[in-house]
Amino acid sequence: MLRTSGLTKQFGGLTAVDDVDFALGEGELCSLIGPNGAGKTTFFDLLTGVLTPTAGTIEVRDREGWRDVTDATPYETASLGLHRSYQITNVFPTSTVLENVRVAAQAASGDAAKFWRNAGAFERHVEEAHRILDRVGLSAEAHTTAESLSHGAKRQLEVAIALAGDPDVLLLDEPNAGVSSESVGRIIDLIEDVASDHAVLLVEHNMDIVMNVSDRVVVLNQGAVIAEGEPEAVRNDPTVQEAYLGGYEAGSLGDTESDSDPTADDAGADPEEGTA
Ligand SMILES: Nc1ncnc2c1ncn2[C@@H]1O[C@H](COP(=O)(O)OP(=O)(O)OP(=O)(O)O)[C@@H](O)[C@H]1O
Repeated sequence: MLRTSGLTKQFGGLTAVDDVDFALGEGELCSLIGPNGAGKTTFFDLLTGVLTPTAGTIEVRDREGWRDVTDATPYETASLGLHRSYQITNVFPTSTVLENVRVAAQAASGDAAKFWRNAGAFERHVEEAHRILDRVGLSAEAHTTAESLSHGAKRQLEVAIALAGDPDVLLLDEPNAGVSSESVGRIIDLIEDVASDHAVLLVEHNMDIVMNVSDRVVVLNQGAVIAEGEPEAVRNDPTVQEAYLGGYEAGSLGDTESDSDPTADDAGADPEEGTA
């Protein structure tokens, strides 16, 4: 569904992503892990056209075969079926949950331009939005404004908006960020559900989630892939343990408790987040 070859990104003298060959198969759920500064966000930014690579190629497969998206814009990669849930999204904070998802479904359908000439389109997109909210477990919050959602519900809304784009490949960007440890099970259920009919690439710091949901784990360190394989094998790999212990997150690999944000408050909106 997605592959990179020799993918490299340099910022001045720093190589943030270093010659990465990566492939995501149909129906696969692959997690990308690594210590802080390993290059995970830069890799996601390259895949989604937010950043342009210094070297290497990115290809996605659609019905007609492989397409080179190395220099594609975010809009072009999205229209080829590659969608990303952002840790901080462009959610409209004062709009309702339903409106946010309805607008995303409308934009993805291409109906926006002919919207006023197509009386049935609005109802169709509302129905689609309700179906997606049901799927991610947000039906009860459909008429709540996005800004008043809990942290966990905001992450669910981000996934809902990504689903509204009708993606083939879903890039999940820390879906557990800021979520209380009690809600981890809900996030695991959500990831497993969306992975049942999409290829998923997950960046997630919580090893409990990574070990639970992944078919395969790829480990980045200083921009390069240092290990990949099934979750247990990767967890026990001495090279991986060394990378974590030598990094900023000593002890975090497999220490599932310390991965939850101790300041997470799942009961209310995040006053510091600014947007939903
Ligand atoms: N725009 C930029 N300009 C210069 N350096 C950057 C830029 N973006 C990222 N970097 C550097 O590239 C390296 C990789 O950063 P990146 O954010 O991709 O890592 P990460 O694995 O996502 O980290 P974290 O887990 O902390 O989010 C870091 O050393 C970072 O400081």
